[in-house]
Amino acid sequence: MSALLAIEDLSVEAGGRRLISDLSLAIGPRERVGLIGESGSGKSLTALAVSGLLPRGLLPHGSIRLAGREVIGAAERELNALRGSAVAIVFQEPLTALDPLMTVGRQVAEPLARRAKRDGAPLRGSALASAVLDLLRDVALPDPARLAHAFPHQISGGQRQRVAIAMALACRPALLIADEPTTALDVTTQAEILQLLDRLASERDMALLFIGHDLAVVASAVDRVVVMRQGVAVESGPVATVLAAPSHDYTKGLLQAARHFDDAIGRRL
Ligand SMILES: Nc1ncnc2c1ncn2[C@@H]1O[C@H](COP(=O)(O)OP(=O)(O)OP(=O)(O)O)[C@@H](O)[C@H]1O
Repeated sequence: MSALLAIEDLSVEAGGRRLISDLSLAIGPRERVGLIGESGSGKSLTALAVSGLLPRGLLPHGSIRLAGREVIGAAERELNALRGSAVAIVFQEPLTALDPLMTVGRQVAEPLARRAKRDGAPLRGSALASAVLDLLRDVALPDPARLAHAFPHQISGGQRQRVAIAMALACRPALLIADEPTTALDVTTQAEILQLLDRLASERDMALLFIGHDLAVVASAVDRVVVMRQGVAVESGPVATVLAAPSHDYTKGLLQAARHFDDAIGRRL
């Protein structure tokens, strides 16, 4: 099976400081992989590097092949095409993705229309409006017709994250990167968003790179995990194996911390 995403010996440097070192990671079509680590371990930078969105001044080395195309060194035009079809990201804070001055419907319509145009079957007028409502329904938003006319500040945090997910899905990515998509939400809403991502990934044959620091949350969403510490992948393997028999002390520490937390709130890992 050829990889949808193949990261090989990725390093990211800023001013001579190495933020990611020699990271290799492959994701096949429809595969679900979790990237775990504490704050500052390099998870978000990995996601940004994969989508060609690293901030200015951060220099990537190595290779990132996405749907067979090299991302590192690619021209902006090529990256835009990849972001429109191969990969989309959902961020921790949905407001990052949403324009506060635009209705939910218009924001979802834009990527839908772009993707349709690229596919040679442009969507306009009532066909576009009905595609927007279908997508809002697909992410289980209540009363899509009313919600399409709302502005981001008029809906809840969980609903905003569903809208951000709808926007990401609008370009029908082969790989969805979810960068701590539930961290800013309450526990019940977290569980609902996880179930939603799980359903959408299955229904749409999408691969998932799920990023998080909470081992219990990540483990429930993926088949395989990669554990990162200070920019280095220290351990990787099937979820069950890593949870049952972590080989690295850092992973053992993460597991222990998660168990203490779960015991405190009555949840079991
Ligand atoms: N624009 C930047 N310039 C310089 N250093 C940066 C920049 N962005 C991130 N870093 C550094 O890179 C390292 C990795 O950051 P990254 O955001 O990938 O961590 P993370 O694991 O996603 O953390 P969190 O869980 O808090 O989001 C950190 O040490 C961070 O300070």
